[in-house]
Formats: sequence, structure tokens, C-alpha cells
Amino acid sequence: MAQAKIGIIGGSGLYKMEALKDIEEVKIDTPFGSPSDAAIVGTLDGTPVAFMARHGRNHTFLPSEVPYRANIYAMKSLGVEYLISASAVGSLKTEAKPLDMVVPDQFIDCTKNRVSTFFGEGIVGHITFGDPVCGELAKVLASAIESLNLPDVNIHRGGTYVCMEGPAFSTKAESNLYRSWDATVIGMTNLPEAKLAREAEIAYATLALVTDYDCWHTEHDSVTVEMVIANLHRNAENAQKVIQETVRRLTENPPVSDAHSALKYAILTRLDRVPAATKEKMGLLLQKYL
Ligand SMILES: CSC[C@H]1O[C@H](OP(=O)(O)O)[C@H](O)[C@@H]1O
Ligand SMILES: Nc1ncnc2[nH]cnc12
Repeated sequence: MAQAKIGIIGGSGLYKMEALKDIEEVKIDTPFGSPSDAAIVGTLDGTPVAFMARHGRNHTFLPSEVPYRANIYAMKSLGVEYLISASAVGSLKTEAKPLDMVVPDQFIDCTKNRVSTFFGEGIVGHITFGDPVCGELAKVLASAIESLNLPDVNIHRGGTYVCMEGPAFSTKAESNLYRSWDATVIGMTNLPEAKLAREAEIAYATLALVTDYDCWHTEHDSVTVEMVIANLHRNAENAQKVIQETVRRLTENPPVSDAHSALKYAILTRLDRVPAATKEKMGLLLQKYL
């Protein structure tokens, strides 16, 4: 199978990466079901990169339906060690304007109905998640954005991403509650992905593309899908430039990440007591430890 150390998950409005060359569609079946779509593996300035459309190329999966486990497992099986999630978000702060880019360093889990672990079925593990994104990867991403000096785009290093269940957008009371928590942006997808990436020992960071002011801002209309997609289209070229520059920097200088050894002290179950079927299912994730 094609291999790539760098993976990109594209969210709403980001269904392909124009700059990828020599592309190959890789259909991957996983013990956790089928991913959202085939992975597209190609090269960016010579570096192999794997791309996956989070909601499928035709946007057919709700945030609650995205097969997060299969997507992350698929990335792992392609050899991905650094994963960048490009995602649309609503802003919860005046200073994070539509078209700005945020590289969050924290998440708050307001999901209700997500499977966000590979563990279970006879194997118990608890990853450390105090710092839910890889600080080193986030640094490379933020520096790449800054270096591009994109007109009309401000970059916000750090900030908290609230992950809500959806699919309906928030009420004003909810939006103001998240603001009272000092959260920066809101979306519906990144938290389960970040947890699973950590369990898969993949360094994960989010490129959050601000598309709207959710529904709290008295001088802006409440978020609509039309608004999100229109602003994403305005920003898609910038997002691709950021990804290209980030890939260039990662290729030149791949950072050491704690995420790459996240399972070292996480597993409680003696591995010789793990049921054979579970060991097989999790084999790719556990292979270093078996
Ligand atoms: C189209 S608006 C709501 C939708 O957009 C975001 O998607 P993603 O995180 O995949 O970019 C948000 O999380 C919702 O899924
Ligand atoms: N306001 C919002 N709430 C949740 N997810 C979003 N994605 C983009 N804008 C959003």
C-alpha cells in the first residue's frame, strides 16, 4: 500500500487538495469499518501526503456519523505520523474574525453520542490528554501560517475548541455559555479525532478556519451553512497554501512528538490477557508493545 508520514483530514468544504500530484486513490478496509472515503495519496512538492475527506467527498456523513475510528486507523495504516485537521469553525470571540485561522491548544467535549476510543473488548487503556493537540506540530502549523503573511487573515496561536454534537447549530444561550467558558471557536468534529489520533500515536493538530460568529454576535447574522461554505471558499486557497508550507517545514524538520509514544504507559490490561480477537483488531496500534 502507498505510504505517507503526513496526513490531512479535510472538513466541510475541503473535499480535495488541488496541489496534490501523482495521486492514487487507496480504498482501505479497517477492523473498525470503512473510512469516510478512499484516501488520496499523492505528493506535495515531492513529499508523500495522504488526504481524507472527513465527511466523504460528497459530504454524506453527519458529524455524529463520521467513522472517526476507521479514518484514523486508515491514516495509521498508511504510515501517517503527523495529522493535520483542516476544519470550519464558528468564532466565539470578537477578535477571531471570519477568514482568520486559529490553531487551538485545548478542546472541550460537548459531544453526546460518539465512540472516541479504540479500547474496549478486553483491553483497557487511558491516554494522557491534558494537552490534546501535539504542541510541536501546532507550532510548525502556526509558524507556517505566520510566514505566509496572508492578507486579511489573522492567526491566533492557541485557544479552546468546543466540540458540540450537532448537527443543528447552537442556541444563543449555549453560544453565550461557551463564551463564558472563555472558549475561542466551536465545531462538531475535532475532539473524537484528536483522542483517536492520540491513541493511534499520531501527532494531531487543527487548522481551524473561522467561517462565522456562530449566533451570539449582535452585529452579525447567525451562522448558516451558506455562510460557512461561502467563507470557506474565500479561504480555500489560503488553507491549501498553509498546508503546503506546513508539509514543507515538516519534511525539512520533522518534530519529535510525545504523541508518538502515547501508549507507553496507557495500557492497564496485561497484554497476554487480551482476547486474541481484540489483539488482532488492535494489532496495528499495539504492534510496538506486543
Ligand atoms: C457546514 S457547517 C457545520 C459543519 O462544519 C464543520 O465541519 P468540519 O469540522 O468537518 O470542518 C463542523 O464541525 C460541522 O460538521
Ligand atoms: N458556528 C458553528 N458551530 C458549529 N460548527 C461550525 N462549523 C462552522 N461554524 C460552526
